[in-house]
Parts: sequence; structure tokens; C-alpha cells
Amino acid sequence: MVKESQNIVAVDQDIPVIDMSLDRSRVSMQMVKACETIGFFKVVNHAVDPDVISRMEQEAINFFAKPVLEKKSVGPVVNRPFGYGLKDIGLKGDIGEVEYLLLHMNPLVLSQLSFGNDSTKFSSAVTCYVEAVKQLACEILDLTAEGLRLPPHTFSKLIRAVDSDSVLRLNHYPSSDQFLNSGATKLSDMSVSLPRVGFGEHTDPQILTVLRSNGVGGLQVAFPDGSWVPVSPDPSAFCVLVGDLLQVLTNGRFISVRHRAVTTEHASRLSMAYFAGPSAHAKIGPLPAIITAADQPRLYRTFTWADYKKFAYSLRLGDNRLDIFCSCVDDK
Ligand SMILES: C=C1C[C@]23C[C@@]1(O)CC[C@H]2[C@@]12CC[C@H](O)[C@@](C)(C(=O)O1)[C@H]2[C@@H]3C(=O)O
Ligand SMILES: O=C(O)CCC(=O)C(=O)O
Ligand SMILES: [Fe+2]
Repeated sequence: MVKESQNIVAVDQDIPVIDMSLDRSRVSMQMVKACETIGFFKVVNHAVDPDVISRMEQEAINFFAKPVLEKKSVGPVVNRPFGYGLKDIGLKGDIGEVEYLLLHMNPLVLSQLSFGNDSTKFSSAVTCYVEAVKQLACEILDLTAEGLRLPPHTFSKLIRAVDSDSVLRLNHYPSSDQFLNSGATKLSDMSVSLPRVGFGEHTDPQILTVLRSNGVGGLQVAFPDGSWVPVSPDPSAFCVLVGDLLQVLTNGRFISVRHRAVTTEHASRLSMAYFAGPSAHAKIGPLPAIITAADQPRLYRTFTWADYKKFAYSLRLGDNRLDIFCSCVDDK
């Protein structure tokens, strides 16, 4: 259950909603401001084809409706944490009221993606969706680079690399009352179906996350004052989250946002998150162009995405994964 100390005191109207059809310089300034203050915003009028979204969503609904054994057989069989998962998140004992499908987005995995008899339909929906959200992520990164007066494509070239390491995650959260109906809770607790932790608090490791959900709420983001703000669901919008690597590249100017998902009383939630990462050997450190003043400290040392991942996957979901890369920590 969500702890009482983790109260929600701010409201959704504090979350920036950026209309991407507006003037480019205005949009880029709004994005930079949102990344600097919260590390989170929503985009509307984003030009992603609604048919591509609804095809992906329908395939996800069909997938989660299958029997568990069939879901577990989704191919190709890849190493954990990839593939179908139920409750277990990562490799270190984190659990949540969620089932998910985690897919690595390299062309080989996509070409081999199959389950049941619907393999082509499923893999084609995933391919089209990922192409569209990757394009959106690049556009957002280019707008933020422009707003920061950095050379064009400074960030997007990292995720456009042929061997970039991106992931698609489909999450399905049962409603709190579905959970209670499963008989897992004492009868005395059954008068109220309290929200439960679907996906515990964490930051996303990669550069940028582009996330969308059906019309059911549950996502909450942490504001710098420590309050948790529920994000109202809007299936026509995408949520954009700054990841750990973008915080490093901007020398802490952008905030890698802590967030979590909780279950909702009567409805189940479906979210689809695209995590845009660089290639394994990409060197990640504060960009020299960001450190403009001679006396400005460089907050992080340079590391590769492979270094980060090796370390990150040894930690629990809610742990801070950037502390070890602070320049104050000895390199040796
Ligand atoms: C406990 C963990 C699960 C996670 C890898 C990690 O070691 C720490 C980060 C987690 C996270 C959060 C964002 C994405 O959902 C994810 C796929 C990722 O890249 O980092 C998950 C990882 C996971 O579920 O395996
Ligand atoms: O389902 C959500 O809205 C959040 C999921 C999430 O944070 C993740 O998959 O990393
Ligand atoms: Fe996340």
C-alpha cells in the first residue's frame, strides 16, 4: 500500500502541458523550463498518428488478456529482465501490482517478435509504434537542445545511433478491487480498496521516456518540494520524463524525475513506455557547452552507458543510481 508519509499535496494543474503545434521557439522554451523545474511534462498535438497508437494499444490489450503460460512464451526468448513479467520488477526483489512485457528494441528482437498466431500483427504494431515514438523523442530532444542553445541534434544523435539501446515496456495494472477479489486480502479490509503500489518510486535510467496510458489514472510524479502529484490521464497526450542520463548530460540542469504508479479502484490501467537510450559504448558526461562559467563545477564524471547499466541493475528500483558517478566520488 502507498505509505501515509508519502502524501499528495500538489495538484495536476501544476503539471506543464505543452502544445507542440505552437511556435517552435515558444515550445522549446516551455520544454526547457519543465525539464529544469520538474523533469516532467505532457505534450499534446504531437503529430503521432492516432491509428498507430490505437493499434499498439489493442495489441497490448489482446496480449494481457491471454493465459499466463502463453504470455510467458512470447518470443524471442531473451534474458531477464526482458520478456513477460508478473509482479517482479528488476532482479533485486522489487514487486508491484503489475504485469508487463519488456522488449528490447533492436531490429533482431523486433524481427523475431512473436506470440500465438498473431505474430505479424503484433510485431508490426510494435515496429510502427516504436518508430513513431522514437521520432517524437528525437523531436523533443532537438527542441530542448535548441532551448539550451546547444548544437542541433546534440541529444537526439545519441538515440538515433544504429546500435542505440532502447526499450519498450507495456504495463498492465489491475484495479484495486480486482486485486481484492483475488482473495489476497483479509475480509476485514474489503470495505475500502486502497490504492496499491503498481510500480514503486524510481527514476528512469535512460535519456528520455515517452509514456502514454489509457484513460485510467495512477501515475504520480514527485515535485522538488517532495510532494507527489497525480497525473490526470489523457490518452491523446504523451508524458515525457527526463531520465538519469539527460540529467548528467545537462550537468544537473534537467531533473531526472522520480515517479511511481498506483492502482485505481475500479479500472485497470494500461501504460506503454518507450525508454530512449544511447549505445552501450556511448560516453555520457556533462556536455562542455553546458558548463559556461569558469567556476561552474562539473557535477558528474564521464562514464559509458554500459558502465551505468552494470551498476544500475545491481540496485533496487528506488535507489539513487547517479550518486556513484558524482565527481566528488573518487574515480579509482
Ligand atoms: C530494479 C530495477 C528495474 C529496472 C532496472 C533496475 O535495476 C533499476 C531501474 C529499473 C527500470 C526503470 C525504468 C524501466 O521500466 C526499466 C526497464 C529500466 O530501464 O530501468 C526498469 C528496469 C527493469 O524493470 O528491469
Ligand atoms: O505505468 C506508468 O505510468 C509508469 C511506468 C514506469 O514508470 C516504468 O515503466 O518505468
Ligand atoms: Fe519509470
